Amino acid sequence: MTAATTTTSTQGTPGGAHIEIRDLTKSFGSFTAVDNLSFEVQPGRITGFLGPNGAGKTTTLRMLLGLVHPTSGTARIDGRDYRDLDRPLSVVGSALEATNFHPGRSGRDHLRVIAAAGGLPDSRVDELLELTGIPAAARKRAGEYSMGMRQRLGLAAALLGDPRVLILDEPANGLDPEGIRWLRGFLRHLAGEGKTILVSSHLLQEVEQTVDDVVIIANGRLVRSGTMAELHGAPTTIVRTSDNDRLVGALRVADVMAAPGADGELVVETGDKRLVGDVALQAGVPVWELRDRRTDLEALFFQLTEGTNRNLGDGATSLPGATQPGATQPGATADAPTETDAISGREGANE
Ligand SMILES: Nc1ncnc2c1ncn2[C@@H]1O[C@H](COP(=O)(O)OP(=O)(O)OP(=O)(O)O)[C@@H](O)[C@H]1O
Repeated sequence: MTAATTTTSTQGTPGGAHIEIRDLTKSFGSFTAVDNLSFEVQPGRITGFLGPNGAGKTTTLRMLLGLVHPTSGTARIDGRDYRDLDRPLSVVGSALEATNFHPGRSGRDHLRVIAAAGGLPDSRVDELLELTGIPAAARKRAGEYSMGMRQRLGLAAALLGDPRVLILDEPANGLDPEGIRWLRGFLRHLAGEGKTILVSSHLLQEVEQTVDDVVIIANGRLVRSGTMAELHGAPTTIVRTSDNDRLVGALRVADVMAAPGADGELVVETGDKRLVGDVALQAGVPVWELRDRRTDLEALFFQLTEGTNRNLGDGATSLPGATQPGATQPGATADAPTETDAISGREGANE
């Protein structure tokens, strides 16, 4: 696959730009949408920004893009607030919504308007239409686009200025399996160029094959961050045998710990299946099953964020030990004063 080439920026370190969220809080009246949130996003990596509906992902991204003023804290790209970036198009590209295209305007014309505003040539538009796989649709009116095509057009718009940072809100929404696979490869290529990529999703499973790092929030607060490998935990092996005690003893001699798991299986604290098989053979214990133990990411995500979907209103419950100062109680959304985006007229921003 070909992809946009990276130009050298005049700001920060060439090629790489960090995102830094520090003690970020956003309150709408007495409702705390984002609550003292801190995390970093590294260049050359794809970071999944995860949380259930209403967790505060979009509000955080909008603060990062200067569309919403933080109540306190900072959200910086390459060490600066968005409004202080000299040439924002070349530093950060974003696709926050896949629906806000003028329905009567073609995809190509939509991109040409953005390109003209940023002083970019029309050739860049055609390049991006090609890269995002929608050149044929370019002359169609955006109102006739499928959700998947709108996602690709949004991505093309975000990449017009060849930014070093890419911020995408739920980019896999509306994509079919082939589209999701394409997106994965495309983002991987861009990360390989050194771009800093932040992708929000409300499903860990949806992005588990795409992202390197994760930041998980619930009720506007950080509940977990780290690499995908850390989230998966230390590798372990499941083994089934006729004589667990004998195998546990033999493994202990080999300095490998094992403990009984569910349904008579043994959980062995190593990912080295060959070692487990060899030890079992030497101990004369038949092996009936030998496999990696995979972390159930869906269960883990649910455990971390259980009952915190604030969009559901009454009935949702807070995380244990994560009560929200400032009256961020379940169901508070219904009473939260709504601020309207002065630019777009849409709810969800206040600047
Ligand atoms: N302008 C606003 N005025 C009042 N409340 C708001 C405003 N914008 C967002 N909220 C509330 O803040 C909470 C966080 O919303 P946000 O859109 O950031 O969540 P999200 O994690 O992106 O959710 P989703 O996955 O559903 O998009 C929600 O309860 C939402 O209703």
